[in-house]
Amino acid sequence: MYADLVVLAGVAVATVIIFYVNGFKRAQSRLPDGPRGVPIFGNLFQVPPLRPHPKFLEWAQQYGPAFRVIIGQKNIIVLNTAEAADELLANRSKIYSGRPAPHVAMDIVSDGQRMVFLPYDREWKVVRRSVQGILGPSPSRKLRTMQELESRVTIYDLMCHRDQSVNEIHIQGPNGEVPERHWFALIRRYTTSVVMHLSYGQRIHRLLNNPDVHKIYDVIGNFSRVSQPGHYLADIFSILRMLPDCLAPWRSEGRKMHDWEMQLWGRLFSESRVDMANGIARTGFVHQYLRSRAEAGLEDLPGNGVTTDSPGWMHDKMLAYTAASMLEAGSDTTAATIETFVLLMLSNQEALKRAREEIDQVVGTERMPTWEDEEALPWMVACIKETMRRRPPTIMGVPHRADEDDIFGGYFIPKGSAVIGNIWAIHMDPARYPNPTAFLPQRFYTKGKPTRWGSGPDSHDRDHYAFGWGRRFCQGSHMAEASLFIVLSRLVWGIDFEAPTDPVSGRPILPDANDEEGCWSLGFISVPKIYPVQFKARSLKHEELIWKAFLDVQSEWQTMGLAGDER
Ligand code: HEM
Repeated sequence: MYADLVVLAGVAVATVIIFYVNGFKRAQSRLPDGPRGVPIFGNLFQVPPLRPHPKFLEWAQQYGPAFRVIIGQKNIIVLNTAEAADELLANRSKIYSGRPAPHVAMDIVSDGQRMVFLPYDREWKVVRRSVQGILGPSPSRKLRTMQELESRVTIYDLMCHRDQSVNEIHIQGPNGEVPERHWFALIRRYTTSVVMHLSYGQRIHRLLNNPDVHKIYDVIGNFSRVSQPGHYLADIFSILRMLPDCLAPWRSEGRKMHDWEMQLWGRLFSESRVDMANGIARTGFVHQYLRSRAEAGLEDLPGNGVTTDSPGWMHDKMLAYTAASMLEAGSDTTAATIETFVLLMLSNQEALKRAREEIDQVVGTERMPTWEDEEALPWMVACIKETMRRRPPTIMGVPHRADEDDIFGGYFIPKGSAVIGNIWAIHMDPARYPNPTAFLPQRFYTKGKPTRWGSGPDSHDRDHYAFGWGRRFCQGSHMAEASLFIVLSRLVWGIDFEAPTDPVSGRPILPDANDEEGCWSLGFISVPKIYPVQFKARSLKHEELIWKAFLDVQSEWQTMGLAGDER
């Protein structure tokens, strides 16, 4: 009894001390400095919502490792060095793994089901665990069969495309829409087909008149617009959410967008359910999940969220949105990286020449590169890494959220703040990457040694930050790296790609990667604007091999019960 009292008193004293010490520290600390804003709206009007990174880089250079901006009532802490971002988002990931979800985009447009904006809670853990079962380091190797076959189709498509993108006039849509006959569309077909097969066991087999591909990119474009901070005042001022429908136009607009999205995500999901009911076996995440769920006695599970039992199962809408999240997260990001690689290699002919020489020496002309060649192609891998460092597709990452009050470097970070790992500022930091605007694959290259990807969430083993941090680290990184390697090594191996030449100056016509507005589209994902390139097989031998690989793949599709390519 006496001993219990002593322990209790000890705990009480310790609690009081911790309370006072923390309170004292908090009182000593202040929020990070940042640009002065205006009353009520804070810094809202100083940040272009669809191209925030140049302004954030400027502020990073002015304020150092961390600065604060305020949008309405919301605190945003921006971390600008690898050390600051690693410390908070990776080492303290227990606190920093939530998301500051935009109200309209998440609660209304996504009906609270989009994985990328789920808070750090049990629901997210159930979803993340299920996805890990197909995208984790070991299960993602099974996806390589499809990546290998689809990459043969893409190389064939590029070879046949020749100078179509140079000779025809192509106009990009106002929201980054890509014309179907432009070479960007061939890359989009590849990345979308691979994630469509992953989610629903189907391919994108047509190049032209392909409504699903258009709709997926329209949904991605729309979502990235409506989720930008400040897009809706109701995101910034929560009090507005109490207004009745007649005074809250964003609500009906958001509901309409939800219905419009569900015409795609709901239809794909229903088709899977119908096939299952008819006993048609399909591969793909959704079908496999529905089968396992039925075996657990939960065949019908309409509605949102996850079940409360252990281990927890996704209801139908959460499942449809999880499949959608993979389609969204995996299509444009990977396509943008491929398109950026071509641009940067054409702008750095020395790097391209060296990649070709390496591939010719290791692979020769009797076969295409495979993943077994990866270790022997360190320059090629370094070029891919440097592409992601020089122009990371999700250029400002996805914001995390501080789920508790915290102190960092003498600064107070209040609970509820959005915390952004400023990937762009980190990649442009000359202390970490000397001469940061130059394309220098040698940063990642050691002669005679394989270049490891080494881009996992471990903060001690990072090459670049394009895949984010900590517990929210991109789940598709293994799949993305495998796609990038197989498509790009085959492209360099088999195809001569060149920019057209200006008849007057004789110089190649290529956008300048340093010209922010001239070269890059607006939006959450940084994609080059369309630019013309001509493609042709490097030799007759390469051409024959590419043709044969394409023809062989058609019989593979038949054996697998998948649609053949329509050209
Ligand atoms: C080059 C390609 C890609 C890039 C640059 C990329 C980048 C990112 C980034 C920056 C995040 C947020 C990380 C954070 O919060 O710190 C993310 C999240 C995510 N990515 Fe990727 N990604 C790529 C490809 C893919 C692919 C192919 C898939 C799957 C098919 C995928 C699935 C996901 C998922 C599911 C999340 C959400 C994780 C969560 O919120 O818990 N990504 N990605």
